[in-house]
Amino acid sequence: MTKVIRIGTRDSELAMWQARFVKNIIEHAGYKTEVIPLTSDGDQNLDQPLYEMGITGIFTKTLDIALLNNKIDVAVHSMKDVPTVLPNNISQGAVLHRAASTDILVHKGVDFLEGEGTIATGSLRRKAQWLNKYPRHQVVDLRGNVNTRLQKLEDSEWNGAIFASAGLDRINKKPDNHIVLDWMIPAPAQGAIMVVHRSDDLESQEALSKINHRITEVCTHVERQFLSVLEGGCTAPIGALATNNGDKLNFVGELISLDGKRKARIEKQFPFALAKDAGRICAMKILEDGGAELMEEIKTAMKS
Ligand SMILES: NCc1[nH]cc(CCC(=O)O)c1CC(=O)O
Repeated sequence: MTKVIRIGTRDSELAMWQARFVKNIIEHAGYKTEVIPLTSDGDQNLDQPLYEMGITGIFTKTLDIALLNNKIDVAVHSMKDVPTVLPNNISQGAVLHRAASTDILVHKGVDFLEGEGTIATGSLRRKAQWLNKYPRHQVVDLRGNVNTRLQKLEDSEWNGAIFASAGLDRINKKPDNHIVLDWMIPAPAQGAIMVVHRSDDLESQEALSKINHRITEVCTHVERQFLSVLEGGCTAPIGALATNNGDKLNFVGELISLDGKRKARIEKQFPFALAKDAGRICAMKILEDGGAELMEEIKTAMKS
């Protein structure tokens, strides 16, 4: 008899939804599973912007520890929250078919867009891209899980706040009053769910290999490789999206100054079969084309 696979998750509504989703798919592949919710430090630590805490894996730390202590067998993460370098003895086992990768603006009316207004987000990437497109707007900080952020928006005077479309879809809380920000380049791996396991746990590894979605795995690999070459340990505003189109892979990546005033962008197509190094190639190209100076500027601005 095979063991029951213990699926570890954070206990936010979104994380629980994702864990149950993974549970269903693994059980469909013929395994027994159990969901184990764990309280996460990430959601509790709200008195400082995430990017100022300088911590890698703030959302993943609790599950990493539980996995390495053999309290759980696999851990389910929003892939965009997973640092590009995994901890020792933890391996990527599966990436699920990606849902929407887009960002959306939940708003109280869109008349402000062409004039002045205030929107809220805790993400440097969203802030920088927003200010680049709407230089007359103010962007204020907003943190907390998806439910908290929706509530804070409602209780505020802000015109809107930015969310990942997939997150609101999953917990069935996407308000009618939203617009899709199709011009905004998402965070690397946004909308994708990653499942990790202890590297030496071959049984879990095999189970996860059966639920992996190859195209999403390849696209998110390209996006995360682009990020890892550029960021060099700092949480800079970087957007990246790879999409599959027949035997091609389309990539768009962007690096943008904190105030939104300067950006470096790359758009490039690769044969899908050559995706392995595509992220690195695009990162090197953007660095050559003025991205290196911009990256220095961003790093300096983040220190001050
Ligand atoms: N940083 C928090 C986070 N991590 C994953 C999602 C949503 C789901 C996803 O992007 O895969 C969210 C919420 C948001 O960005 O609005």
